[in-house]
Amino acid sequence: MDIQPSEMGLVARVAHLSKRYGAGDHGVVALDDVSVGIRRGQFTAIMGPSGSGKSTLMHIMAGLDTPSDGRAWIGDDEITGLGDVQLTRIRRRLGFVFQAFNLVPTLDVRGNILLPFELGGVRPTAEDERRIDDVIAALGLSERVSHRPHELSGGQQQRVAIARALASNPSVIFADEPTGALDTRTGREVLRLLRSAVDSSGQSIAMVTHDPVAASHADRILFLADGRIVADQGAMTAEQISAAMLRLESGAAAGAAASAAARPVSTGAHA
Ligand SMILES: Nc1ncnc2c1ncn2[C@@H]1O[C@H](COP(=O)(O)OP(=O)(O)OP(=O)(O)O)[C@@H](O)[C@H]1O
Repeated sequence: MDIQPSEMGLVARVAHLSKRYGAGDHGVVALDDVSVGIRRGQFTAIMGPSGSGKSTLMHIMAGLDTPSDGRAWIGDDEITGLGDVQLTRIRRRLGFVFQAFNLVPTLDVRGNILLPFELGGVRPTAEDERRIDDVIAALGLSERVSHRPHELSGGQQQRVAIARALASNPSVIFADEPTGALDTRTGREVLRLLRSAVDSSGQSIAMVTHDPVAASHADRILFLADGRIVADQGAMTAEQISAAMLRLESGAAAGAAASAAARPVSTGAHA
C-alpha cells in the first residue's frame, strides 16, 4: 500500500503533475512532471520567473484547477478526478489569501471572517468563536469588526483576508502574491502575520511570490523554471534569493538557485 501524505508529514502533495494548455505548435506546457509536497507546520514559498508555472501549481494543489496528468492530494484525500461538490467540501478545509483580497463589499469585517462558515452552512462552535476573537485581536482588527471593506486600508483588508483564512483552522493556507497590492511597509506586516501563524500555532502555508523579501520569511523555497522544480531550498536571505532569481531569469535554470544559495539542491526532499 502507498504511504499516505500525512505519514510523510505533508498537508498537500502532487505527483508527476503536468499541465498543458492548447495543443500542437500553439500549446503551452505550464507544468512538466512536478512532484512535491507541502510540509506540515512550515512556511513554503514558491518562486520563479514570470510564466514558470507558480500559480498553476498552487491552483492545482488547492483544487482550483485540474492537471492534464498526474495526481494531487489534500491531506490523505486524493483530489484528482473529484467532482465539484466533493472539491468544494475539501476546499473548505483550506484557507486562501489572494493579491486582490477578495472580500465581500456588503459584509462587515466580522461577516467576511465568518463567510466560510456561512457558505458551508456551519455554525461556529464556542471554540471557533474563541479562535476567531483571538485572530481578530492578534491581527489588530478589534476596532474594525463592524467596518466594511471600503472603509479599510489595503493592509487592513488583507489582514481581514488572513483572519478569514485562519478562522476555520485550515489544514493549509494557500497564498498567491499576498503582498502584491500592498506598499512595502504594509506588505512586511502581512508577512510577519503569516510567519507568526506558523510559529505560534503551527499553521502550514504555501505562498506564491515574486518578491525575494517575501520569500525570505519562508522556511523552504521551491524554485520553478519552465514548469519544473529546479531547486528546493531551506531558508535563504533576500539577497541569496535575488541572486538565485537573477540566474534563473538569465536562463541558467538547473542548479542555478542552488549555487546562488551556496547549498546543494535537496531534490531528495521532494515528496
Ligand atoms: N488559461 C491559460 N491558457 C493558456 N495558457 C495559460 C493559461 N494559464 C496559464 N497559462 C500559461 O502557462 C504558463 C504558466 O503560467 P502561470 O500563471 O502558472 O505562471 P506564473 O509563474 O504564476 O507567472 P506570473 O509570475 O507571471 O504570474 C505561462 O506560460 C502562461 O502563459
